[in-house]
Amino acid sequence: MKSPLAVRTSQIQSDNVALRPSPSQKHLVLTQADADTLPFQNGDPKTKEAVDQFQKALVDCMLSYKENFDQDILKKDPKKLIGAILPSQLGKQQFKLLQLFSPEKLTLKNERMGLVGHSDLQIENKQWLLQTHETKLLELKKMFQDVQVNFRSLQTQFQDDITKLGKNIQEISKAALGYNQAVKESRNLYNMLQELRGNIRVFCRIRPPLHLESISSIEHVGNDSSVMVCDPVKPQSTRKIFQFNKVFGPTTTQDEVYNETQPLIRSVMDGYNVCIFAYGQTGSGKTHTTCGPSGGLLKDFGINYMALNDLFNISTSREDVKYDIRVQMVEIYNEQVRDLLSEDTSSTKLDIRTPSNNGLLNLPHAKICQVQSPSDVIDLMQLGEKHRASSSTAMNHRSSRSHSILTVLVNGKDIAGNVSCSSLHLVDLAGSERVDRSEATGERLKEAQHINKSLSCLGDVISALAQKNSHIPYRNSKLTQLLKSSLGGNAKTLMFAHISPEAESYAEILGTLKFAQRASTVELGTAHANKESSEIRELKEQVDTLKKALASKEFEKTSPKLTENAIATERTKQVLNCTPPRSRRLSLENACSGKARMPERKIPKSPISTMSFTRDRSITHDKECITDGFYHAKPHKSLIQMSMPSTEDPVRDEKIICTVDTVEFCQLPPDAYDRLKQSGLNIPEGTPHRSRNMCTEASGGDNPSSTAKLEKLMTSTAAKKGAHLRKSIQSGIGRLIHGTERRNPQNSAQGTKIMTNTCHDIAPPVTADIRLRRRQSLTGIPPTASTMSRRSSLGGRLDISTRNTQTTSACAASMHKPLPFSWIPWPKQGSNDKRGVKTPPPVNSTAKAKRWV
Ligand SMILES: Nc1ncnc2c1ncn2[C@@H]1O[C@H](COP(=O)(O)OP(=O)(O)OP(=O)(O)O)[C@@H](O)[C@H]1O
Repeated sequence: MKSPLAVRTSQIQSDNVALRPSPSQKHLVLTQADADTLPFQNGDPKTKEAVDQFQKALVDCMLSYKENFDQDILKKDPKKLIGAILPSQLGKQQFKLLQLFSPEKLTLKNERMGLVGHSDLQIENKQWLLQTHETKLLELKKMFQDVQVNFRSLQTQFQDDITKLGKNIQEISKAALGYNQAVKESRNLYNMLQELRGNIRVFCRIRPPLHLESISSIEHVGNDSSVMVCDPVKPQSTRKIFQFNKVFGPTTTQDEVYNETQPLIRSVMDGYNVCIFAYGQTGSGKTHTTCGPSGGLLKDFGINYMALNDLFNISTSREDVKYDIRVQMVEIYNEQVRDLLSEDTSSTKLDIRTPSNNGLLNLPHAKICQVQSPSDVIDLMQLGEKHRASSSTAMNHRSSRSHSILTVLVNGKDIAGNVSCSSLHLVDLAGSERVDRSEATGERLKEAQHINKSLSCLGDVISALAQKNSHIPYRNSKLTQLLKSSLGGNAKTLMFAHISPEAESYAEILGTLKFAQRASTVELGTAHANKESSEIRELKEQVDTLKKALASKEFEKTSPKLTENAIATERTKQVLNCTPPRSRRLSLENACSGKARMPERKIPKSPISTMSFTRDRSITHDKECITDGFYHAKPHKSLIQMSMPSTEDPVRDEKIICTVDTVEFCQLPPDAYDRLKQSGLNIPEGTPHRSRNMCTEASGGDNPSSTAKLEKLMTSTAAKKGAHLRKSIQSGIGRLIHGTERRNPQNSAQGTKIMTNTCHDIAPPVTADIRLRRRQSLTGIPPTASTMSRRSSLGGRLDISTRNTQTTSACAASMHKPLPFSWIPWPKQGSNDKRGVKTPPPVNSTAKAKRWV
């Protein structure tokens, strides 16, 4: 290297290595001079770095200026060299140097280096440092000012941003509020719509896979409450999407499920009847949802317990209402209803009765336990679960072998006297199972068959309801009989459709989902609360009392006329005796069809003639006569049947049967019809009097008890408020034949009651015909000639087309004598008179009837 600096550097290095510096080199060897004192020697890496950089800068500088340096300068006075290059080369490093070589250090250094006395150098250094400091200070000041300006502008900007952000947040929150409100409103509207339509709500719950490695059939669970399934065995097959009111994925907790169910359960406290039932294949998690994981309520409670707990919470929070909560728990095991709260379950087989008490209870003999707290509920549920039939199958180690129904009855009364009564049915159905998969044999097989049969009946009912069939086959199983009020009444109904995700259950998954989807289309009609205000109750009682009073007063007024009327009865009787029976009977038939034409003969005008009281043939044959418009008949336990041949409204062409113990026809006053009407019998105004037929099997002679009996008739009919006067004989008999049931359980219940009462004393001979016709319709074998001849001899010949418009009186007559074949109500062609599974429709009924006739 030609550069003297290089030479010097190498010298310095070699000297450092040799540790034998010559006196002439002593001033230059800064490193050596500072060896003891320099901070980096003490292990400060920053200082070391700064010194290194300084050395490097020095060397660089020397190298860059090497051409201009006089080589002698270096030899003569190396200090000058450093003094010359330092100010120009400090540049970037000066700051570090300043830190490293503070004035004190520099002085100290100079002293050490034997530079003391070199005052000019010191001054120079100090001046330089001062200048540097000043420059720095100025720079810093400028920087500070800049920073201040920047800071202020940033501050302003920040404030602007904050204001803007605030505004945005306000807008967003407004929008969010609006959105939430819109969502809430739409949900409310949707719920209202659902409520108005009374749809069965359906929630679907997917059980987590029991084995992690198993392939799932559930492809996707959407946020829009939809579930997509695919057959894993055939991945190319089309995906199927089902949508429900809610779909719970495998990770959903019991609480989440209950939160969605809670509003429905809470409405029980407002007087609504609610039914929640869990449906699904065996092992799909029904018991898990309803009772909890172990079925024994030990942990992770099911919705049954949570519901009851909630009911208690509400009852304590509503201080102005006093609630009475009672619990009933039954199971349907092998088509037998058993009480689960009774200690001896095997001996307590229960009968299902027509719902009484507002349709809430149809197992009157089942044990009902009053519960005061959730702990009472736990005790009862544990008892019920203990008694419930369950056993191990290949599909589920703790499979429920029965349908369990937990019924909670809630009666509330507030301080104003308003009362409400409602029921909550929590149903855990037994799971449908394929016996080949569940490997059921013996008793298990029998159970499985019963379970599958009752579930299939439930499916039939759901289908019939979904299709709005006129006939709903509730009677086909105990399960549907018990669920009747929930499926077809005024209840709010929720169904949990459970599915197992495993690939091998794909067929069952599809079955369950399809069933659930069909159930979701069932419209039950608006659910209404079973509430009655105290005023309404009082008013109802008042109306009843007034009606009774009015009826008795009216009767008192008319009783003096009875003697007078007796003469009129006698006269009418005589006239009737002269009339050929056949034509009279036909006239009755016509009257019922709304085209009433009295026979072309003059009957003495009597008050009774306006009522068209009519007797049937059997009465006529008794040689009883009508004088003065009244029959004189033998005392006889009888029926009074009033018909309303409604020509305008065929639907209202219903049976009207007032069941009264005994009424002597002869004692009915001429204005009895009007009074009956006033007293509550709802008789169409437009119907001519002569077409209204009152038929009675009357008794003769004046009977002193008749007044009381008539009063009884008046009061009983008034008390019944004419509620049952809208049923015609035809539809009644039709129902008797077809077993048709209406959706309104009260109607059907009443209908049954009436028929039972009616047939109590005299079994209607029509039963034989019905039985024969049923048998014929089932077997397809036409009746024998003898039967046919007997039948045709009993009744006259009548056109088939007129069968559905028979008079009530004709039907009423049929209750007392064998009904002519042609009088049996015949389903109209093309009518949608659907029959149940147990009563299939007759094949070619019209043709056969013609043949028979
Ligand atoms: N959501 C769930 N989370 C965790 N485990 C579940 C869930 N659902 C069901 N299981 C488990 O699956 C098994 C079967 O469930 P469960 O007994 O409730 O079925 P099931 O539908 O009532 O059957 P069955 O009709 O045969 O009585 C139980 O071991 C249960 O703990």
